[in-house]
Amino acid sequence: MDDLLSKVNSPQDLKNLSIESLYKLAQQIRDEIIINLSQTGGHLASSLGVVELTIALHSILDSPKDKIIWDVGHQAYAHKILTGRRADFKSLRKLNGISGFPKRIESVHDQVDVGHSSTSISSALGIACARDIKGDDDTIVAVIGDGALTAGMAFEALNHAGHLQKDMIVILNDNEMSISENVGAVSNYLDKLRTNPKIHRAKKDLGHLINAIPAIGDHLLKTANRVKNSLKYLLVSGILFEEFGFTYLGPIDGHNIKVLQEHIKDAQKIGGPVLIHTITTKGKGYTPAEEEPAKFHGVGPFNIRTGEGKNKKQRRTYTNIFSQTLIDLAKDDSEIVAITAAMPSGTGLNKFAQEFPKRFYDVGIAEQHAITLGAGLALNGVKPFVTLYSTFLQRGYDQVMHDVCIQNLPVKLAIDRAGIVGRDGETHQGVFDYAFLRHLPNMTVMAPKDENELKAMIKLAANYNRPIALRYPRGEVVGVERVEIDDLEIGKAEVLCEGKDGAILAIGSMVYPALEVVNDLAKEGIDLTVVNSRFVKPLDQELILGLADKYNRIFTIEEHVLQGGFGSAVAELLLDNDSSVRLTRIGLPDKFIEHGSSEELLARYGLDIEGIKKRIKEVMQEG
Ligand SMILES: Cc1ncc(C[n+]2csc(CCOP(=O)(O)OP(=O)(O)O)c2C)c(N)n1
Ligand SMILES: CC(=O)[C@@H](O)[C@H](O)COP(=O)(O)O
Ligand SMILES: [Mg+2]
Repeated sequence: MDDLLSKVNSPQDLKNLSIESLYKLAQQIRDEIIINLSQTGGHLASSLGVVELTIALHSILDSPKDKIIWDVGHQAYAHKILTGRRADFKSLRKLNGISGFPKRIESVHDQVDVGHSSTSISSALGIACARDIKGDDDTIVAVIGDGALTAGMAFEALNHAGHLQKDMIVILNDNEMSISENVGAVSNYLDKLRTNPKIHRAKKDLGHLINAIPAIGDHLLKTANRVKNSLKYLLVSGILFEEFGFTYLGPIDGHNIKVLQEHIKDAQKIGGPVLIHTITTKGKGYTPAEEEPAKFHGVGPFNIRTGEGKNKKQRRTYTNIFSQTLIDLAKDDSEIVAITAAMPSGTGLNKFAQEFPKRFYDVGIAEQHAITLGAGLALNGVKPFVTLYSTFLQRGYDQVMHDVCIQNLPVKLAIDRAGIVGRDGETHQGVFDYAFLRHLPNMTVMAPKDENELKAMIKLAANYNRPIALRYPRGEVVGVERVEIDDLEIGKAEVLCEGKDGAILAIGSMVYPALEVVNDLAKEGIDLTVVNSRFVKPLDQELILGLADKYNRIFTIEEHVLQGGFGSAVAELLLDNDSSVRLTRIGLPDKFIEHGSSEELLARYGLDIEGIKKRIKEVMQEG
């Protein structure tokens, strides 16, 4: 087959290709994505679903003058390939390689840095407003999925865009899937639009109408198109997007390049805010992904023929332990309920949902609502575990403060993917939660060192009558003998070993590395105490101040930014008590942490064994 892919190095190269060639190109892009991701892993199914849409957009628009804004950005692999990054694709999500998401520093064709969902319409509207202020004429397009459309933020933007009536295009990529099946009234509504026979009839009638209209001048065309579209929806009342002030076009086949091209051109002509509803298949063109789009949403390296992951080892993850422990507790406690915001499998709550369907809520991509829903449940006497990734909990800061903490409600925040998450990079590292939770009055914040402690903390949280948060990392638990912990007490730390030269206060994932470091340093004559701090708030003040009296050096270690984190909490305590102990805080610097494997990133930022050892030795040798 003609190797089109090597001839396409920028969107301009698409302009002269025939429709047949564009379809061939689509096939070659799919193969390229599948072959590469079978080695690197990444977001496969979403990217396969928008190959034709990406080609259609780049063949009609003039990027980067015209601007395409990808929501979440996990589906932008075809866009990356078409915008000159094919050669770099092998380095996808690797340390120093290209990002899995659009990044402005990577390409002039990446208009916005993304990773969190439902921001595209707001960004596009802002860019459109700026265009009008400057007197430019670029076409601005937001591409948003049906999952991303479940978030309040997307509706806030639709509301405003409909009001402002700026020229902009929203492409709704409807594949009936979020990561798992899409949920909620919006999803049901899209289902109705997809299947409404009246719309399909009206579209046909409109086709005849358009053809019957004689040729008219350009200045009249916009108005005529608007009138025609309004006419169409007189036949089908109550199209939500029309009520919001958008012209609604669709639903159309999102794998038909010609139809897509025509609709994009139509939307440009119509003017004002236009929403094109495209129907696509998540995982399109790769049977295993089409059959199991949730499994192929995000994958590690896999065997292309079978679709099986290459790493078949069953892992005991923090997520699995959390999920099983919550199920075990819920069997004996009918007041326990669980909430996820569109991440049932990522948080392990899919298993809870199977056991207790009536005590489980998937709210869609709606973290803010998830938290306040939890507050409502707590107000009426049940025990909600609001289970979110650390990075997505950031969305709900005010809800934690206003709806949970001020009212001192027993909402339990189960914070998964806390710390470095690895390949998703800057937007997804969960390294800010201690800082934005520990300053909230009434809040308790804890982090387990291993699976035994995780279980004990879940039990503690279930029975605690005030706001409480526990954060645990992505990935495998530390292999330990399984024992029941019965001495877990709010605000009490655990001394793991005692030395004479100083003390390390470690928290969560950094406790075992601290122990390993101390064992190594003992061989070099440095003898340190190790404390498993367990709580960031409240701190074990008595213990810490006692250590500060006893030693002249204290170290804190955390998988979190130093600014406002655990070490900062210890520093405040020492300062407030006029301590003269020398405190060294070890953690992540004041920067957004890039993508790479977790091990590589921990090493890069001095949080691996060697890095921690080096830092401690430097300080100890300073005398
Ligand atoms: C605020 C936020 N919450 C959760 C996620 C995790 N997440 C990434 S993609 C996705 C599903 C998006 O579904 P959709 O927009 O329909 O895109 P599709 O993958 O179906 O193409 C979710 C929940 C996120 N990126 N941002
Ligand atoms: C794009 C996105 O936000 C999710 O797909 C995320 O990448 C999932 O992360 P995990 O792989 O840690 O579940
Ligand atoms: Mg979707």
